[in-house]
Amino acid sequence: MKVGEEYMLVECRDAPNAGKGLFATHSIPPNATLFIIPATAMMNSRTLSATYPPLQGQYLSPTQVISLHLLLHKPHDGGESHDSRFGSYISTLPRDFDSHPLTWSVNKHLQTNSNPKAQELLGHLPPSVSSSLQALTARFWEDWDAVRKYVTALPMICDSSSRQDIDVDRFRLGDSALTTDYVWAWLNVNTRCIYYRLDPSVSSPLNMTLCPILDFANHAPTATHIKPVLPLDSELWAAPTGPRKHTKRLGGDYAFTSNCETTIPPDTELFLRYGSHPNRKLFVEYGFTNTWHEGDLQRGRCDGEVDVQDIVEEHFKAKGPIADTMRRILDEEGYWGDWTMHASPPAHPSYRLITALRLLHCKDDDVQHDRVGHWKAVVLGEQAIISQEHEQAWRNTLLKICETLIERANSNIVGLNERTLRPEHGLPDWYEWMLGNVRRLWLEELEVASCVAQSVQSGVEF
Ligand SMILES: C[S@@+](CC[C@H](N)C(=O)[O-])C[C@H]1O[C@@H](n2cnc3c(N)ncnc32)[C@H](O)[C@@H]1O
Repeated sequence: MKVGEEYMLVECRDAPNAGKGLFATHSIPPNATLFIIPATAMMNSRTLSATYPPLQGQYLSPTQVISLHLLLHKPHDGGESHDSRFGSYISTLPRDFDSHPLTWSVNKHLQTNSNPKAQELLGHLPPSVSSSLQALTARFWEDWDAVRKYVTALPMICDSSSRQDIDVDRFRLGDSALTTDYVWAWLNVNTRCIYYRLDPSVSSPLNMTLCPILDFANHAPTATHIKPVLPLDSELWAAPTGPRKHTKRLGGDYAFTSNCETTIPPDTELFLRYGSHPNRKLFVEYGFTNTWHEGDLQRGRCDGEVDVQDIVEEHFKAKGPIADTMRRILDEEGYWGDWTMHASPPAHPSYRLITALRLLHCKDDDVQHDRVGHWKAVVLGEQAIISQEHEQAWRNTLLKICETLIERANSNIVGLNERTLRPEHGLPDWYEWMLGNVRRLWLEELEVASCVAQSVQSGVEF
């Protein structure tokens, strides 16, 4: 297999405002194979399974086992990792995640290592971003608890560590320094793992891996230059007759080809589209947001999305005791939460949000006595609307939601701008950049809400 540098069409270089990135070293013709990563060079639940045996029949999850391995072989300060197997790969990973919101959130909990500027930014996140960050933080603590219990029960795992400062007591106690190291390990997994077929079931949570070289690719919202070549189902299963049996290609070498129809010139940065994620998810999971310019969202040049859960919940609460019944109905029908608004023309609320607002404006007495058949008929598409008055009522509430968002975004943008105008000494080097990301999250709220308000006022039918 040709995996040497001379066969590679890409290399890692500094990328402006994004750490490292993957760049073309030569002209790359359409569909060319960019590089192939051998199965044994990837870190995943299969390549680590021999080192981390199951505990009471239960393996650690892929995130837990990969992050535990990184933790046990974390390089010391500016040095190299001493892991005999994956050390040279681990040494290429980012050395810190100080700018990542999960680091700020865990540090707040630990009440240590807290950078005051990080804590300040944490207090200025839009509510939907804060709640996504809380959910991510909860996932982090769950994994850390599971890893600590695992190592405490199997102390010989510590013997495999290439670090001098690892012992089982540190896992038992979960000291702050080890927890901080685990944040580093966990964030490497969360920001760098990709889909990789290890299990016959396409949607199995086992299907993920850390993959050298590919993991230098930064995200672009529109184009993806890189196409992972997953073995086709027909190649995975050799079962013309008899029971299905998978071949050894499951979990095989991983090839990446150019996804471009034209030749890529040398020195071009190659991007990988991580998914069609809204900015709040990119910010919370990966620590950055897509850049866009004023008016881009309104013109549909890029997606603008706002989650309005907290404001809509306030509207339900304001209904008094009937709110609980409304929530139960929405839960039963699968429409509670995940309420969003979008700037793509014509700017609009999501169908889920419309459905919730329609119930909010049903008569309390009808809700109380389970007489919401007309609302259900609209949900099922059997009837277009409940009545013209009812439509007007929820549209008015939608307008109020937009006004709340606009007011809140404006005051936060003013607050953040004041911070920029008061330059301070000794700021962390990532501060300005993350301040820009947080400002962009608020600007998105402002622009989406303004566009949706315009749609409501001009009578757009959703
Ligand atoms: C898979 S890694 C990509 C390589 C990474 N830039 C590095 O230096 O190793 C994902 C991380 O890269 C950064 N990143 C990716 N795409 C970005 C973008 N479009 N803008 C800014 N940062 C980006 C984020 O920090 C993200 O968590």
